[in-house]
Amino acid sequence: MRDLTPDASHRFRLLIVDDQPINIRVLHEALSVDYEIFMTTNGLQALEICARERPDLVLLDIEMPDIDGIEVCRRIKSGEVTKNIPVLFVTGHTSPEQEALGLEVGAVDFIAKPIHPAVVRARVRTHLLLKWQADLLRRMALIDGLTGVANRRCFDDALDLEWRVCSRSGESLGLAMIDVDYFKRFNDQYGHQAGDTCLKTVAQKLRGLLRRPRDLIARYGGEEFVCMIPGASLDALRDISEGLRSAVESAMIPHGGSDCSDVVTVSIGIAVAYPRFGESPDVLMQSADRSLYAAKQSGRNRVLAEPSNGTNAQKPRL
Ligand SMILES: Nc1nc2c(ncn2[C@@H]2O[C@H](COP(=O)(O)OP(=O)(O)OP(=O)(O)O)[C@@H](O)[C@H]2O)c(=O)[nH]1
Repeated sequence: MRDLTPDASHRFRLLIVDDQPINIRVLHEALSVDYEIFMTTNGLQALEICARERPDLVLLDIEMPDIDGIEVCRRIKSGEVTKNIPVLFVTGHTSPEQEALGLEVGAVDFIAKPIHPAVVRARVRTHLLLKWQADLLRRMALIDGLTGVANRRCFDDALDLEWRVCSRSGESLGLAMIDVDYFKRFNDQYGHQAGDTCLKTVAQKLRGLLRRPRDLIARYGGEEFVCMIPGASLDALRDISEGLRSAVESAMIPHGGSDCSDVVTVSIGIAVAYPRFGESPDVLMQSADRSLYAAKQSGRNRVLAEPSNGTNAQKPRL
């Protein structure tokens, strides 16, 4: 069972927001030994820091001159990249109405001013632990347990997202479907556990070759992986895929049951679409899948694109 507490070296980052510098100083004194602290007296700047630095928790004053704490919290909670940051209000006015409003806009807790350092430290510790565990769960839900690369759910979400992004930007979207050759025979000959180890090595080799933040390798199922490369032309995708194929081959995992090599190899089917002109992510997946089938049929351990893909993908119709 995985340990559900962060290790001691993990340094959490907090943002303190209060229009009175003296209040910031008091909180800073209470917390700076244990945490890295960002500070601001201004609500708009607080939003910028949240988006840029992604702190683990925000300690937020309610009454501030430009935009008040309630509005800052509302915007943190509605921002795609900031919505999971817990907000703790630190305020001198805790009427039940205000508390209800604060919780309604997404705050996790209230601390009354004047603050008591030991109470602040205890509450902050509790909420940081909860945030850390929630982050862990979110990560685990998107990662394949065996190989550590993205899982199919993560890939499906990323494909939908990139399809929309590329549709707006006019970029192409490249997909490579990757399948281990004669993997059933590998399991039969070396055992299921050796098969698992083989899949882990293949995943590591594939992941090691990706260079850009938007590139993604995922385990699509069984012994099948998928690689997504936004912005790739068919030629670029062919080069990248050839690199993936060669990386697996050069891992030199013996495979006595393979008819195409002495070592474990992969077949790769590639396809490129221009989402601005293309039909749907499903059509792109089907095209990559047909390419994979062709790669298997024509001898395995190779990269192939179905002929029609090359024509369409390189010349989008306007
Ligand atoms: N060890 C292990 N084996 C798996 C896992 N997931 C799927 N497999 C096995 O992968 C094998 C896939 O076999 P097939 O789909 O017949 O394909 P193949 O033997 O690779 O043949 P080709 O794809 O035609 O080259 C099956 O025997 C599955 O049991 C896994 O997580 N671990």
